[in-house]
Amino acid sequence: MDPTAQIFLGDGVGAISALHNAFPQDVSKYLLQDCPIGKLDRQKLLNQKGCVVWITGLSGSGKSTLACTVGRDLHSRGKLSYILDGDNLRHGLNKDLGFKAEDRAENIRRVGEVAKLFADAGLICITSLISPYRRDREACRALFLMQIFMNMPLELCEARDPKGLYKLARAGVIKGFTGIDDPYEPPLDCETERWNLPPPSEMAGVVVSYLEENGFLTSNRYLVEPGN
Ligand SMILES: Nc1ncnc2c1ncn2[C@@H]1O[C@H](COP(=O)(O)OS(=O)(=O)O)[C@@H](OP(=O)(O)O)[C@H]1O
Ligand SMILES: Nc1ncnc2c1ncn2[C@@H]1O[C@H](COP(=O)(O)OP(=O)(O)O)[C@@H](O)[C@H]1O
Repeated sequence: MDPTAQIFLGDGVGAISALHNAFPQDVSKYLLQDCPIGKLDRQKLLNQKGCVVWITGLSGSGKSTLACTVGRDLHSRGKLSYILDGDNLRHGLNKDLGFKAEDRAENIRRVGEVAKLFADAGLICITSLISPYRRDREACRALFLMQIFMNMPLELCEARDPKGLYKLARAGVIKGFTGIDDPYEPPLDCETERWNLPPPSEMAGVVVSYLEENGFLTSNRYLVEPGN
């Protein structure tokens, strides 16, 4: 039996016991629990399509502001979204992670997995993480309906410095701060043009229009979705 095959529980006891005989230790890796209510049913209920909008950029570039503005616009149109914000997740799900390269990689991996679940639930999931390394973003790129790069110059982000972190990084109190002594690798393929500092409402308008034009604000149009 192909060890990479995924078997839906309920598909047949015979297949499962054959698999168990072949791979007694890790049989659970190949099993998926099936459920009669699926993504399409949930999307119909919500009259929208689940997807992931991934926002990346330096600290202070406006990721959270854009995520909240998009979330508010969608809410006012009766569409359900949820924001996964790096800062917030680091208080719970990711509180064991720091800012070393391997911790950032694990952060992006976990958030990618959670975003996938939210999209499967039928929600428009908006992530707001620095996600500075191309390799980590690429690992979950197939999931993203949109990748948005907050292409703001470091000088501007540093001048904003709403949390005083750049000042601490320049003083050497915080080590490995993105843009100062840790790299940010800009994405090469985004669904948005280079932003030239438009107000958040204008950027959010572009995002919501993209969702609308691609049929994600309704459930009743056939689409090939990312990740499927
Ligand atoms: N060393 C270092 N480098 C970058 N950022 C730092 C660092 N230390 C703390 N912070 C704060 O953590 C927020 C970024 O968390 P993320 O989970 O988005 O980072 S990452 O994607 O894993 O790189 C980031 O939030 P934002 O300013 O909203 O981007 C900072 O508040
Ligand atoms: N388009 C914008 N124009 C002007 N100021 C902005 C804009 N977007 C965000 N800001 C301001 O910049 C600061 C950083 O924004 P924030 O959304 O917290 O960035 P990030 O989440 O990338 O760290 C905040 O004080 C916010 O009010």
